[in-house]
Amino acid sequence: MSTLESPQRSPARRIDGKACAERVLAEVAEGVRQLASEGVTPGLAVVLVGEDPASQVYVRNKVRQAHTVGIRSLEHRFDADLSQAELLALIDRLNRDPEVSGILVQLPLPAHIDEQAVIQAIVPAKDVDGFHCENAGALWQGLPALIPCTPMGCMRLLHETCGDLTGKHAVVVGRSNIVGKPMAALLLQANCTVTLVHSRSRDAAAICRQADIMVAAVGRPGMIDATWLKPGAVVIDVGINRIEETHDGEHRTRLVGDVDHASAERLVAALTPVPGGVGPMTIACLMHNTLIAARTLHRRAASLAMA
Ligand SMILES: Nc1nc(=O)c2c([nH]1)NC[C@@H]1CN(c3ccc(C(=O)N[C@@H](CCC(=O)O)C(=O)O)cc3)C=[N+]21
Repeated sequence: MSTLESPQRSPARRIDGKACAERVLAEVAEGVRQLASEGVTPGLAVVLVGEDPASQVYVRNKVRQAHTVGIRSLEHRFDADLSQAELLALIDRLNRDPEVSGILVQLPLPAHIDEQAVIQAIVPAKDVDGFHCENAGALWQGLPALIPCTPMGCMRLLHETCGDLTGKHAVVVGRSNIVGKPMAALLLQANCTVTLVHSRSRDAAAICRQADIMVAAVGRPGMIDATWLKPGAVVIDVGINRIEETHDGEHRTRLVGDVDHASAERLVAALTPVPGGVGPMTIACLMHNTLIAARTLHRRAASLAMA
């Protein structure tokens, strides 16, 4: 490669999400052991409606990880024709079940079910996704809250990569309630200057080129290439896109992020891979949230018993 084509930069550091997730899971396992000594076992209820094959894989992974850290997990699977009323009745039961510390309803739900109605029906104390508006509001106000797992995982990766984030310009691409918005709140709390870029932004690439920290969460395979990035930036790729490919006459699906890694790699300081980046962190943080929820519910019950 000639020096004319690319600046003299060593290739980007690959941020190892799998290794970081293992560290988070080890901490959670320790926390679960401590709680067990007080007679409490955290329980995670995972609700899956319909047959989406990708969702099946995630749910299986979540259940497996839960068991490895000592969390009891209860799977509730239904056909896609489950009614909203039936789902809300289940949520109501799980809300009141003392064995259940966390409730995760796998999204997306079938079109006939109102996702917001279901999310807001979960008691905030068991909302381990952090999607309930009470948790979302508490996060923006800096109050104790259950924090969405993917943004929490991204923050952990950023802190391990950069240390203190104070004063850095962080650009989040994507404004979903699940990733973009809570990500912006967490970066703000970490003293970054935060910009949210989205599909209606003017000069999106030019704004992104100012980012010391770039978080890509748009769901468009390879959209963010080197022309969107500042040399030396730290890049978190949240995208998990399954693309169909024909390779040597063989048809298969491949997992790619929102960042064009071949192009970005030569320019940036550090980059999360897909797979093996944010994905494993999301699951590890779900276990963290389940532990936190179990501990909070237990403390609350104990102090009520004292009163
Ligand atoms: N209520 C709810 N909460 C969620 O957190 C939630 C959801 N619904 N719906 C679907 C998305 C997606 N999601 C992933 C988690 C881990 C990986 C993951 O571990 N990915 C592996 C690869 C897995 C593979 O090969 O497919 C990786 O990136 O290394 C991926 C995707 C959680 N989601």
